[in-house]
Order: sequence, then C-alpha cells, then structure tokens
Amino acid sequence: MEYKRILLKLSGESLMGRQGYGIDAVRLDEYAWQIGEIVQKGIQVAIVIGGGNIFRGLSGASKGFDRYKGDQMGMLATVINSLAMASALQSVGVRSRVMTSIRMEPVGEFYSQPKALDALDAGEVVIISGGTGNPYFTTDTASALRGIELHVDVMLKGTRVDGVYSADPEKDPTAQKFDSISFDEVYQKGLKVMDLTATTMCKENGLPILVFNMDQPGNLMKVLNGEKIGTLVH
Ligand SMILES: Nc1ncnc2c1ncn2[C@@H]1O[C@H](COP(=O)(O)OP(=O)(O)OP(=O)(O)O)[C@@H](O)[C@H]1O
Ligand SMILES: O=c1ccn([C@@H]2O[C@H](COP(=O)(O)O)[C@@H](O)[C@H]2O)c(=O)[nH]1
Repeated sequence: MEYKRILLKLSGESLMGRQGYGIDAVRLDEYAWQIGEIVQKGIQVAIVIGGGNIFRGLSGASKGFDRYKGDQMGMLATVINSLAMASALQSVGVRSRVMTSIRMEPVGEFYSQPKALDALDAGEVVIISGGTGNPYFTTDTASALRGIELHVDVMLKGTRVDGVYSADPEKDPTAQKFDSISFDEVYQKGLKVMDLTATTMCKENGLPILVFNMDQPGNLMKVLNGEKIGTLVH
C-alpha cells in the first residue's frame, strides 16, 4: 500500500448524519468499521475530528458569544466527538487512545509528538482532540499541524463531498470535480478545500491532501488500495 501512516480528518458536521445536531450513532459506527478495516491492514492511523456538529466559535460570535470563549467551546466539542469515536472503535475491537491539545486528564492524555508516535508504532489509533489548543484556528489546521509533526504520508480529508470542485458543489450544481490539483491552483482559483492556514502549512511542508467522501462505506479502504477516488491536492 502506498500510504503507511495517515492523518484522517473527519468532519464534525458529517457526524450528525441525518440529524440536525450532535452525533448519529449509525454514522459513527460506519466510520469505526471503515477505520477498523484499514488498521487490520497494518496502516498507522492518527485522527483529528471537527466540531461543527456541536459548536463553532465563529457562528457563536455572530450570535453574541465572546470569540475566545466560543472557540474554547468549539475545541471542547471536538473532544466530545473524539471520545465518541474512541468508544465506537472500542466496540468494533480497535485499540485507540484520545489525546488532548489542552490538558484535561483523565479525559485524555495531554498530546505530545513522541507519545503519539509510540502509540502509532504500537498499532493504536491516536485520536488527537482539542484542535491546536488555540482559539482562532480550525481542526483543518490542527490536522495539518499534527500530520506534519507525525510525519504522515498523506492527510486524508474525509468529508461529505467526493472531492474538490471548481465551486462549492453543495451550492453550485454546475461545479466540476478535479481529480488532482496543485496547491498553487487552489490559491489561484480561490477554492475552499480547507482554510488557507491549513493549506499553506501542507504546501510548505510537502504534505499532500486527499479529499474524498467518507460517508460512502468502503471509500477509506479504496483510497488506501490506491483506487482513483476523491481529489489529490499536491
Ligand atoms: N471548491 C470546493 N470543493 C469541495 N467542497 C467545497 C468547496 N468549497 C466549499 N466546499 C464545502 O466544503 C465542505 C467540506 O468541508 P469540511 O469537511 O471541512 O466540512 P465542515 O462542515 O467544515 O466540517 P467540520 O464540522 O469538521 O468543521 C463541503 O461540504 C462543501 O460544501
Ligand atoms: O485549533 C482549533 C480548532 C478548533 N477551534 C474551534 O473549534 C471549532 C470546531 O472546529 P471546526 O474545525 O470548525 O470543526 C472551530 O469552529 C473553532 O471555534 C479552535 O478554536 N482552535
């Protein structure tokens, strides 16, 4: 397999499934099965999960919340999602550990790069929660940061669309999908694949991103098997 160690970014919003808020147990279970399949193949998996199904600091601020506190609420939302994922992985027999970017033992172990690498080498899935630990960032940036620190081969952005399009495919039905695209084209075309901080970190550190639809069961294994799905940003 082309990739031996991956950083899987999961969308918080996708965890809602068909509900309007929170965590859909069926969706969570589907994700856990997909992750279990690739762990069985010997792939080392680090995960970062978003928090948009629970709280985002920016939308909180638009309703009058203090942005700093709102972002802390958002980061805590990612911890909730990460604990849910750890529980789902446990129920399908996959060993995992939750690390937190903000100190909060015993909820999770305080993140450090050497501890995360040791756990990955031991075959555990490492779920890194709490974003970067800092407000004014996103979990896409946390994924880029942790992916770079952990020397992963690729960042897999598992989302609810099947790749990067010429415009937001959820808003523009005429949008065209790219099979592959360079970082420079992403900037030139103003595509919202990830926020610019995350994109720039990946570009500067040579970390490719593969955007694919994680809500289609079996897709994660297809990506690892080298099937041409999604969009590679390189
Ligand atoms: N050019 C584009 N190509 C593909 N998707 C795009 C594009 N522009 C905007 N999007 C939107 O980006 C979304 C995917 O981003 P992402 O997975 O980060 O979702 P999110 O809701 O921000 O997740 P989270 O809850 O983790 O913050 C898609 O649902 C799509 O609507
Ligand atoms: O490093 C970080 C990461 C996240 N946040 C806050 O959490 C929410 C949820 O994350 P998403 O990436 O939007 O899913 C985000 O809106 C921020 O409010 C943060 O402050 N720092």
